Amino acid sequence: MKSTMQSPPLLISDLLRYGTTVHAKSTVTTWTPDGGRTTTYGEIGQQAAQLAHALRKLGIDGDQRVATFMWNNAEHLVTYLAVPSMGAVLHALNIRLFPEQLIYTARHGGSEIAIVDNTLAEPFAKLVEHLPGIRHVIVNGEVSDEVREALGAPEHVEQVHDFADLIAGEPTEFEWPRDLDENDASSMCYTSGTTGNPKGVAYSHRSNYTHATGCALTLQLTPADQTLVVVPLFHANAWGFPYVAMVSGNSLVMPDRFLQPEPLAQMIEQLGVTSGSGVPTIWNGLLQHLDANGGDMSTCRMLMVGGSAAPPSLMKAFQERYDIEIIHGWGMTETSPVASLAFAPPQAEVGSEEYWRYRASQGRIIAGVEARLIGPDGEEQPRDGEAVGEVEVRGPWITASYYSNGSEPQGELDDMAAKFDDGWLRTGDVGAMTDDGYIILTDRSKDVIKSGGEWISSVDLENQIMSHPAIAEASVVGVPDDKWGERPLATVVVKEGEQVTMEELRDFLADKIAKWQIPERWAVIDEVPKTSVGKFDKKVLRQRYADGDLEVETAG
Ligand SMILES: Nc1ncnc2c1ncn2[C@@H]1O[C@H](COP(=O)(O)OP(=O)(O)OP(=O)(O)O)[C@@H](O)[C@H]1O
Repeated sequence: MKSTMQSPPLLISDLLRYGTTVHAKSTVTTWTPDGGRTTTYGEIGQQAAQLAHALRKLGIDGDQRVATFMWNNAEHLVTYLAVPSMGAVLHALNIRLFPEQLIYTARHGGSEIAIVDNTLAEPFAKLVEHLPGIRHVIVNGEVSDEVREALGAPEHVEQVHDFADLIAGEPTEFEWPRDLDENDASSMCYTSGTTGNPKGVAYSHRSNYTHATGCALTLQLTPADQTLVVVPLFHANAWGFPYVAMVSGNSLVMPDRFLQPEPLAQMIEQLGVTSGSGVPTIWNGLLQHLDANGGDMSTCRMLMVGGSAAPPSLMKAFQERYDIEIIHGWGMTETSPVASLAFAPPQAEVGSEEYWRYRASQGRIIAGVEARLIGPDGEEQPRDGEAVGEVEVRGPWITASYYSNGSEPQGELDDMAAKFDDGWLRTGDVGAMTDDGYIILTDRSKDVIKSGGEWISSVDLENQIMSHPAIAEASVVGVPDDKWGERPLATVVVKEGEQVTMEELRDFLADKIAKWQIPERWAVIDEVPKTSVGKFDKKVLRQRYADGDLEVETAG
């Protein structure tokens, strides 16, 4: 029988309309050391309308791209809502990419207008000369005449505008178009380039909408929440937080450029933050700051972590010392990005060991996403928590192809096409699944250490080493070995004031992992190199080892 339900398109403008009316009193606070500024969702809705009118006047009346070069702040949220709602496509540029990657992604994205924070105007002035498509630059905040001149210097830039002046006086309501196709692009985002060149993903209205409702349902945030959004709006679709907030009505705390542990602790204390989102290195930094300096974290109940594997020692430390649940999430730019979240059954019900197995896992697949495990022989693996394979996913917010304008370097198009398997996305992440939908990742397929025909999980080794009290960070990479093909090299950062020897660390691992997996090569380093978004940059470590640029101690 054919359905007779209505089927209006699922559009970002619906989320905007809902959030800014039903949750009109919820707030966005953009933090600054001198107090910051607070805007209500109602005002955000009015500003989004004003921005849409202003962009129309600058010629945005179809699916043109509008780029942002901004921190997490209220104006960035306004842009996140306004640009897709008017039918255009938002491209939040990842300000942390290396310059050549930034130019590549910005040109590839093809934006005509760029909205830029004043604190980022100088670096953008250097970038804009390489972006011949940009016709207008809109600056959020004041800049010196010199910087304004530099922004407008390239011939292709017709005008440099001031964000506040541009929208002032525009009507505070906008007729958001309803005749858009829900499958049209609403925003685009590039991967972090951890394993190669950043790849472009185009999100549709439908993918963002369904992702937001799926995540909102699982996260269960409410208007009573103050959510600290550390994850940048320019990376991995901001984990969907701008759109989840429109559904859930949770107030947002935006840290702008103040991402160091001390200001983050202050935001939590001063603004009564209840929940937050960030990569493991952010929360690790906060933990070390709190342990050294103390702090009142009593309002905070949950911090979401993802982007790379969060060590269980980090989760336990927050829970035991600050009564904060660290919720592990997994996903990729290609999955909008959240695909699973590690909420666990109550500890009293399942016992401590089982509870921590759930919590340390990458979480349970969110309703709407399907996942399967494919073994090395191409066969689907059982979901018994043991059998290992590559995770493949599909669903309404999983991308079906990369954004391509045909300009990818030779060979990359084939590489990108290989990520799709008859409607499923090959994630490149290797692990097991339980019968009740939890994913337990052991590694990225490119980081698994293949030693004498057996696989060693670099993440497992890192987590075990990082549970040693003297270790601040550890990263493990596979390095060539004459006998075994590949062996693990453990690079460790020792906590300030602590001392530990390689033998002590090897002894520490002895009852935690199989003997043959214990690394014999160790190097103490000052800091684990990180990618633009704070992930351990294993490419750099492998290169430093190959160049003989690490002081390696070898056991036995
Ligand atoms: N909770 C997690 N545990 C382990 N790994 C994670 C987790 N969350 C994300 N990841 C890793 O991050 C990847 C997605 O990251 P992202 O989309 O930022 O790009 P990238 O994969 O780092 O870059 P590129 O695709 O350009 O190499 C996942 O495929 C996975 O390997």
